[in-house]
Amino acid sequence: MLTERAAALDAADPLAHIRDRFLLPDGVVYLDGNSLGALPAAVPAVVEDAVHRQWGTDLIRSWNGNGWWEAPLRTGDTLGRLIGAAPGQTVVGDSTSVQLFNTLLAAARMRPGARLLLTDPDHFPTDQYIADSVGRLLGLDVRRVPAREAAAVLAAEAGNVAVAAYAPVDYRTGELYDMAALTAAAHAAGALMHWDLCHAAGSLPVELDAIEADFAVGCGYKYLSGGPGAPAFAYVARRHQAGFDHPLTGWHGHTEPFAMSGTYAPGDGISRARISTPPLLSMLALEAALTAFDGVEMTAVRAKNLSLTGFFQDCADTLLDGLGFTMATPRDPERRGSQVALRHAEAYPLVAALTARGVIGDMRAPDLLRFGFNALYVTHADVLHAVQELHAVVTGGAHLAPAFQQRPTVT
Ligand SMILES: Cc1ncc(COP(=O)(O)O)c(C=O)c1O
Ligand SMILES: Nc1c(O)cccc1C(=O)C[C@H](N)C(=O)O
Repeated sequence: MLTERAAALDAADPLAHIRDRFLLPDGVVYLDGNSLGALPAAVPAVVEDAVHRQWGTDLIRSWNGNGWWEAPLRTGDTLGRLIGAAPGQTVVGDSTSVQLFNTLLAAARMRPGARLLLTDPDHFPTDQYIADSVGRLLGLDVRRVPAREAAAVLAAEAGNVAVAAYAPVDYRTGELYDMAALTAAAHAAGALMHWDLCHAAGSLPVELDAIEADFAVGCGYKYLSGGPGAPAFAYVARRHQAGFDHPLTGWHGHTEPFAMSGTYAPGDGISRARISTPPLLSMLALEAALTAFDGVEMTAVRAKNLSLTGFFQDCADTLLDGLGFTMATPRDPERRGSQVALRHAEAYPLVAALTARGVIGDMRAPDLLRFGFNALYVTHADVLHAVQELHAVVTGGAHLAPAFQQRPTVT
């Protein structure tokens, strides 16, 4: 029954052919693309060319001749299509944490009278640490308010909040929040809205311009599949660019970098959000990775992700019932991102045993098994196989083996 359903869903999948744009290892079901995306087939040749021809042969001439100088803004514009950003508002480079620090600090400085910075107690740790650091630097109180309560607190504190810094998708449970509603609530309270799109970019039709978001950041290595350590991105809405006072005034953001002036003068538009020499090999790998989205509409990605996550939940209901699991991810499609998390007391050994059987997910302490679904390369057959394997592990006790009991550094 589930087998037939998986086959029918895969047969009707309009994105099925996109899987060929990825190089996936045989015998592996990869459900951790919400942490490190799979390798797009276009990447190796581009990296090879970047190393041997552009670096090895063309050397310094590549800055002009191979478009290295423009890469952060060129790739930013390509990526912008996936997050609803018109060209000229997205820059690629550095890490998410660096981009977060810059944009959050710059945003907070745009509301000098306000005393509060709101963020989520369930936000990814780096976001909370950086919010605290920005709070210390600017003398703001950082208040942790869950996403679902943020609109009410914004209304109560109208005029007092500088920035609300949230993520549309909870990285642990995959719960999805209403970006448009929270952005509107922030604006109604006179605050700026800052989004971390790490778990949304490439998995959801984010509409930054349409919802009038102010600032956003996100990483290049999850659903965008830019590779380990891929550069991150920052979005600065056009209306804020002239007032964007970049805290990291690196020379690439200067209006005339090669004038070699001793005084900083910010460039025009999004170019002032550049920092300094980008990691070109990773940047070009990300640019190549984004070609996997060519001709793909984010609405189709969303529809397939909902189908995959919904099917996973159905499979779990049928095959894992009574085996100690509870569903941590909302069943309402409107409240679900592109991952499903299950709670189980033995989350780590279960994930380790599953990985040993070729089904790769991850866990988040203390008790969450996390499975991420990238519509570009995951099938419904993969989903069913993963849940069947989990059933086999938990009923057969494979996870009780000593090898699966000790957590490694990275889980
Ligand atoms: C929401 C969120 N923000 C930030 C990060 C990571 O930031 P960085 O790429 O700087 O390590 C992650 C994942 O690692 C994340 O899930
Ligand atoms: N960024 C990561 C890293 O440097 C090491 C290991 C995992 C990651 C991740 O991306 C984790 C991921 N952001 C999460 O949602 O937990």
